[in-house]
Amino acid sequence: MSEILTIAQMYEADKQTIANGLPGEVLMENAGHAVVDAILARFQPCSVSVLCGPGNNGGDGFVVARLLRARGWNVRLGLMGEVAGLGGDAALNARKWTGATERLSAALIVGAELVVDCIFGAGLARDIEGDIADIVHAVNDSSAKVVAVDMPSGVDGMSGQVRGVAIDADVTVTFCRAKPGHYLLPGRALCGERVVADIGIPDAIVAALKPDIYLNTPRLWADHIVWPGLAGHKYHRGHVLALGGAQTTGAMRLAARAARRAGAGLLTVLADPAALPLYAQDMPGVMVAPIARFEDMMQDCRHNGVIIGPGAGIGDDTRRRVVHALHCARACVLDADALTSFAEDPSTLFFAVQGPTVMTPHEGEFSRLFADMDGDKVTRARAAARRSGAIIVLKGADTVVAAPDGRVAINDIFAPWLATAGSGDVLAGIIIGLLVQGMPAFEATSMAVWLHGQAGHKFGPGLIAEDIPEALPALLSDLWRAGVAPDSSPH
Ligand SMILES: NC(=O)C1=CN([C@@H]2O[C@H](COP(=O)(O)OP(=O)(O)OC[C@H]3O[C@@H](n4cnc5c(N)ncnc54)[C@H](OP(=O)(O)O)[C@@H]3O)[C@@H](O)[C@H]2O)[C@@H](O)CC1
Ligand SMILES: Nc1ncnc2c1ncn2[C@@H]1O[C@H](COP(=O)(O)OP(=O)(O)O)[C@@H](O)[C@H]1O
Ligand SMILES: [K+]
Repeated sequence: MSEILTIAQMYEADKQTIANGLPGEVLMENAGHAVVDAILARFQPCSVSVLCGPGNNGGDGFVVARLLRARGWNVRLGLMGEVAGLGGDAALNARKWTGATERLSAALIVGAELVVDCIFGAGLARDIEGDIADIVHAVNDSSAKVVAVDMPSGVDGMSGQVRGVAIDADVTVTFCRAKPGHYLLPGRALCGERVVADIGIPDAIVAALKPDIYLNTPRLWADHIVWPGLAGHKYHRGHVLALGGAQTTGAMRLAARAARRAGAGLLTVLADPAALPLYAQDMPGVMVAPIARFEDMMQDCRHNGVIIGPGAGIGDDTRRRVVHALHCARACVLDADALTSFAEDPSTLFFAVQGPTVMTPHEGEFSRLFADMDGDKVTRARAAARRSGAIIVLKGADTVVAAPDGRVAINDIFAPWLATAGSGDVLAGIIIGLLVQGMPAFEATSMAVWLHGQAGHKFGPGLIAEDIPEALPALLSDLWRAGVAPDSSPH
């Protein structure tokens, strides 16, 4: 599992490992070796400036400087403050450093081909200001390559936010497990390439801390995928009711296609009778019915999932239908207008949640429903999931999925091509398509976000929303062939 540790969990893992008998000095030595390994794998010997802060991040810098110098590299080291001010393992490694310890200043950057940033890591406690801010600017303005140790200095390890100013690194080497700030923007962009190095902290210690933030990869949900069985029929794969708009039909057409590509067995679009031909002509495989039949159709429990929002229109009709769908405790995906319709009265929406429910707000929709929440994306999505009882997908380039039980998955796929109209409608469709097949909500939603991201990443430039559902068969086939399906033999 790709766990992500909070900064507090990281310190705890560190403490317990030391209590278990592995000295902090060894952990720091291992950290320095890991950084040097990453440097040796990427750079030829060159002029290096190691920038050290007053804590253990700086201590790592003394190890890196010593190891590179022992290999014959030309190393300068600058320290913020005095050697006498260092404590613990940092002080110990400062004593082992036989080169000159210069004052940390922008002069160290002049002539450096590689900068190793060990100013602040996990212990960044406030905004960077004054002389240190000037040095950060000098590094960013220089042509030197930059390897950051643990976090680029200035990036908050929990939120990925910049505290004042931050180093813009080419490579960031962190230890044991990544932290949220390595995946949340802008931290993710400032890290450059990310390397997670083992420094000897046992997996059992990490597991005992019960991390509940994960990188969104197939390892998180592949075991929960529901594949069709040998003798399955379409009703085993679920029946989606898609509440389409009367005027804006494109949004639900995109969502419907995505739900079917994701594997939903049947899908009926319910809409104003005047709009039904548009839905029917677009997709021969969908059924259509007048929206007036919605409540009646919900009596049939084979209709096990509802998607509402894309193109729905904001107002009473949408609100009433959302509340009815939620009261029936079927799988529900609420997107776009289904969320905005509750901007004045979000608690009515939250009170109605019963069954597996997924809400897919972008930042604007999120702030309408959860106006009082601030903080980083993980904190806000998690609090929103707790309050609403729904899975929350807080969309963006670093989409976060949060469950009411506290689990969080962060997406880390480069897919800026997804920033195109209709892309969110497709995502909502993929989610309902997976939910009606019986996949648990957090896993289904995380998988949908991953599929959506992969589709964007693989298609690349030129992508329009219509392309995303068409990319699903290849992605699903890869997952299926990866051996998750025990019944996959052709016989
Ligand atoms: N965990 C592990 O397993 C291992 C961790 N290791 C390494 O330890 C690092 C964590 O070390 P750390 O706790 O000493 O914190 P660190 O980032 O050096 O900074 C603290 C110092 O900075 C100061 N300071 C903070 N913000 C400031 C600002 N804006 N402006 C000015 N000053 C500021 C702060 O001052 P104070 O707040 O006390 O006044 C304090 O002096 C971690 O990132 C990793 O590299 C490895 O050795 C291997 C094992
Ligand atoms: N820069 C980006 N990188 C990756 N994904 C992105 C980026 N920008 C937007 N997306 C994704 O595209 C989708 C856009 O959804 P949304 O804002 O609802 O648009 P629409 O309403 O037009 O469908 C979301 O899933 C979002 O995560
Ligand atoms: K750093």
